Amino acid sequence: MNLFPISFQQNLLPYDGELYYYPDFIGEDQGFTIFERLKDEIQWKQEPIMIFGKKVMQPRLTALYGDPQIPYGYSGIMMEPNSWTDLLLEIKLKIEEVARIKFTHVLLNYYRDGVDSMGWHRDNEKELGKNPTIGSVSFGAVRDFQFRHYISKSDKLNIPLQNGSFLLMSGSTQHHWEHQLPKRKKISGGRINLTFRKIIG
Ligand SMILES: O=C(O)CCC(=O)C(=O)O
Ligand SMILES: [Fe+2]
Repeated sequence: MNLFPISFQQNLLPYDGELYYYPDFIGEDQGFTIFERLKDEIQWKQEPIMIFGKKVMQPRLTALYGDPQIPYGYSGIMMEPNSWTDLLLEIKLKIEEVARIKFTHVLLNYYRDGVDSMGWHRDNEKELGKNPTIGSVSFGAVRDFQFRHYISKSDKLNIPLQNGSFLLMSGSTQHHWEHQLPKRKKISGGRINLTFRKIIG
């Protein structure tokens, strides 16, 4: 496992934010095992979101786990967190060592196949504070994760997120860069992503 702190890692963004990628963070073998466990153990749901005032089903399954006293809302829906499981706590501890902050919640996304996706957005809800640190762990099928600069739109970055990898977004990234997980219709395998967040409350 790569436990080098942020300071030894190269920032992948050219300007206006920070992005660090640890491809071998958990490793392939353990990655697949964890994928299967999460698929079974997590209380997955397909939730609606509001887009331009309309209720639309999300093209993926989601779940929220975290400190139970703190509710968390995004895209017009409020989610009551489930209590931490042993496995989620184990992963949280691992990434807190690298991120050097304590997370309060994890938002989980299950992309059942390449048709499931997430559109362009920034993780800039008020509850996350001014410059949120977001720790993202990936299991299962490799999917492209893309960034584009919010103003220029032409500055772009594509990272195929490996099974068992860890991606850390921090600094002013959420002000200046949007990210998405586009459809990849030829991919039949599933992917589970965990984004750990700290709610300021
Ligand atoms: O699936 C991913 O890697 C990204 C998830 C994401 O951007 C989010 O949950 O806000
Ligand atoms: Fe996001």
